[in-house]
Amino acid sequence: MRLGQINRNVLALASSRSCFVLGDNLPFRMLSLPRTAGFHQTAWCSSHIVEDRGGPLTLASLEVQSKVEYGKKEKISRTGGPRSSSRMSSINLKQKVSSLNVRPAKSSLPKSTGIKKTLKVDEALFSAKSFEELGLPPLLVDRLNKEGLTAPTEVQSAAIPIIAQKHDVVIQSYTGSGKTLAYLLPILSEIGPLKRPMEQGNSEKKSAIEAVIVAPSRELGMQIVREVKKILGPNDKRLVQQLVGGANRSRQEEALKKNKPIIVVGTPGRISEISASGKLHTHSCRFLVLDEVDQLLSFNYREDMHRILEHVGRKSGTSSRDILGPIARRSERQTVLVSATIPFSVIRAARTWGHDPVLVRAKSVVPLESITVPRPVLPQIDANSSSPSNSVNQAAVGSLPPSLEHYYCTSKAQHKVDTLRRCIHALEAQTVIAFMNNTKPLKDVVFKLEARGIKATELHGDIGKLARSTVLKKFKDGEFRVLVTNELSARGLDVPECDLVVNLDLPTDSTHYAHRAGRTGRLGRKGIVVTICEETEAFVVRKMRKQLSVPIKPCVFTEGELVVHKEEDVE
Ligand SMILES: Nc1ncnc2c1ncn2[C@@H]1O[C@H](COP(=O)(O)OP(=O)(O)OP(=O)(O)O)[C@@H](O)[C@H]1O
Repeated sequence: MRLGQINRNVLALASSRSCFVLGDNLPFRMLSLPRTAGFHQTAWCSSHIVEDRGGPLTLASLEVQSKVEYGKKEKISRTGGPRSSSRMSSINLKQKVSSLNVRPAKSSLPKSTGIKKTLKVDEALFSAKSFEELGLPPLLVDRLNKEGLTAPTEVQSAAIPIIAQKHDVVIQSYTGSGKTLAYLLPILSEIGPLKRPMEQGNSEKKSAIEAVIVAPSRELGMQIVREVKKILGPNDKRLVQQLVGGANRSRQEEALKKNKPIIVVGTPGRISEISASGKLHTHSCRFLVLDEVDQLLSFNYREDMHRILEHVGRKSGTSSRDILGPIARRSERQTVLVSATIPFSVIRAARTWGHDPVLVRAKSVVPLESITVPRPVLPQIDANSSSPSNSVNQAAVGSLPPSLEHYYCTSKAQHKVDTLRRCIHALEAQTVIAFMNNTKPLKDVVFKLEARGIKATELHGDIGKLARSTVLKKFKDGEFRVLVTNELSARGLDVPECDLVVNLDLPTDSTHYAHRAGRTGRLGRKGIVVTICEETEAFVVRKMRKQLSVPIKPCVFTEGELVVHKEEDVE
């Protein structure tokens, strides 16, 4: 199916699995609640299907065998077969998860283990469409095919035609669902060597920066650069330039001059710094993308973002006091805001633009005008509250892949590393990201894990940019089994083989939980999230569970097995 022009009165977007018909007159809450319910139904449904069919608790679904005990009665043996329950059948689970035409990700197994591990991708994440059907130019489709990318994900199917229709968009879809290509592909259809042939009468513009992509961290910025280079191919990779902080600024300025890139990707500070020095000309820029927009519009980045919004794609300055007020409203630049978690404040800000801004989710497209302050999705959230925490909590709903399984267990602070070790062994996880809140204790955890024979390394902002890149590469290559890190790695980091995320410290709120958890279960793969907290903190996890509307089950790791408690045992 190809999307037609948006009809403001009635907007229908059908996919193979659902159809939403949205009207202008309907308040968003009427639209969003069924949508939310729908999502969670899907999430729960999928979780139940898995439970019914194939033993959701083991990493056997990741083709890594593990021992799991359910409610102290149901066990899965190392061979993956159920001992006593029809709820667990690895055969059925394998039927559900099938492999796709996706470029195989590099193995990230610890070299020493020698176990072959493949995380399979859930076919249901993809709709039936091909990239051709979405109207992408043939050269671009060829390049995608060469990279092994043959079918768009749902959010790509939804976003590509909408961006091609020149709407400003807010893209919200859960972690690991392919949001990066959802905005990159329509941009590369319009600019650069793979773009669609020019219509008659349209003359070629002289080379200039045509797209600016902003990301909150150096790591995420570099990841986006790699994605653009991959699509452009080796001959044209100079057409994208990174402008991330921590890298040599004069080299970046020289590269801008010499290579004449058409796309720049960077962090707010560095982009605004080079722009202020007069060495980055973005006035005729056609696209501005803010990836992880909710973070970029936080107070920390306010001044840099103000400059970027004021200058990118603006031929003349307009004074304004508001960061996303009239300065962001302009006639030519198309603005794309992206995150798994979109608080209402972003929607409100984005509404001030022109170009009929719309909210794009995997299965729905909603004009921003029709969105009203959300009513509480959950009973404990105050409907009338416009407090940031309310907005933040609302934002996290629907941000998690349905394929994730969530558990929590309690442990004394001094025994957390031991619990982590038991957790890794019980689940036989091979590629683990463990989150903490502070930088200092990371080294200690690495030391303790290594002492227990688990190869681990630390990643945080204080280790220098080169070391950060090296650590990340080694972790992706499987040289380390556990990456112990802080919030730096919570957003955007794409390690497809990550099969387990562990919270050694509680995340600040449900939005932070969602981004951390989203480092596993990428692109429909199976993934497990375990929060190890102290007894007195367990109520916080239960609160987040309600806010996120996902089952986070209490468990213990004992005798090499994951034992899931029934809720009444702990409450
Ligand atoms: N159509 C596709 N076919 C196969 N792989 C894809 C496709 N689209 C994206 N991917 C891969 O899926 C992974 C996740 O994509 P991406 O990082 O864009 O997710 P995301 O939604 O931005 O996640 P997050 O919210 O965590 O940043 C990446 O490895 C990407 O290369």
